[in-house]
Amino acid sequence: MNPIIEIEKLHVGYENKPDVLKEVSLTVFENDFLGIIGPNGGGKTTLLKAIMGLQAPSSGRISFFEDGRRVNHINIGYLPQINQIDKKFPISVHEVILSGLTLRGKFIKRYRAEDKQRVEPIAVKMGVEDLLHRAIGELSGGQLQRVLLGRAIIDNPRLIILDEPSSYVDKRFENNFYKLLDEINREIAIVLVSHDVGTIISQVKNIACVNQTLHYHSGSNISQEWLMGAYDSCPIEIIGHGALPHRVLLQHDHDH
Ligand SMILES: Nc1ncnc2c1ncn2[C@@H]1O[C@H](COP(=O)(O)OP(=O)(O)OP(=O)(O)O)[C@@H](O)[C@H]1O
Repeated sequence: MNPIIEIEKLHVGYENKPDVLKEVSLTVFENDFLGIIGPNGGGKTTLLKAIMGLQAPSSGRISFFEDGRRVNHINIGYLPQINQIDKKFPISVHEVILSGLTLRGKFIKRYRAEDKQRVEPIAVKMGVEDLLHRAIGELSGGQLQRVLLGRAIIDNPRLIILDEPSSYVDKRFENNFYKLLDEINREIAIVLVSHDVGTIISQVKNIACVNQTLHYHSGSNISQEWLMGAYDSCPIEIIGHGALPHRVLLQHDHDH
């Protein structure tokens, strides 16, 4: 399994909060499906920002690889939290998907006809081809999520990062959405950040828990010991989930 990202002893912080992440090491593999859990303010978004080059680390190293060779940069698609989207913004589904294309090295920063032609097949893949000319404000949460997923994959990224997707998924669409993610995952590595441990455990290949430091679990066959250990160093919100660790284990007993 080739790595695509290797993070070594990363420290990241802000001027007034220098130690948000300490000694964080992590490898993301080709075709990985890595779930990231952790408490509010634990540093998940900060880790994503560091990976995307939006927040410079104070020390440590992030390396990128393509086909086993070290490269300076890999193409990463990002699916933002829906509450960061202004649904009143007058923009169509077509424009949102198109905006995922980077205008790299183009002298005139405008999309060309061949760029626009890439939108329709993506819309078909996401099942939103009938909505292309709708304004995003007219979409349901599930539809908007598919549109944003289309935007994240249109530029053929090696990796897509999804920040809290289930926080805005209409539960009826959730299964379909995860089926879609599984299909995408055959070609593209996925990093999925969620508060919902249940979702994470049933979907991912590997798990990391971020709470200033990072606790990694290879494989999704999580033991109760790991979960409890992770909860100690990485308390996550389980309100409303009852005795989730037990349910998770039961589910796994049936599955394996
Ligand atoms: N731009 C910033 N400037 C200063 N402090 C920040 C900044 N962004 C985040 N922080 C602080 O860094 C810490 C980690 O925040 P971060 O958003 O990475 O956590 P998170 O795990 O993604 O949280 P949540 O689950 O609530 O989204 C928090 O204490 C937060 O207040």
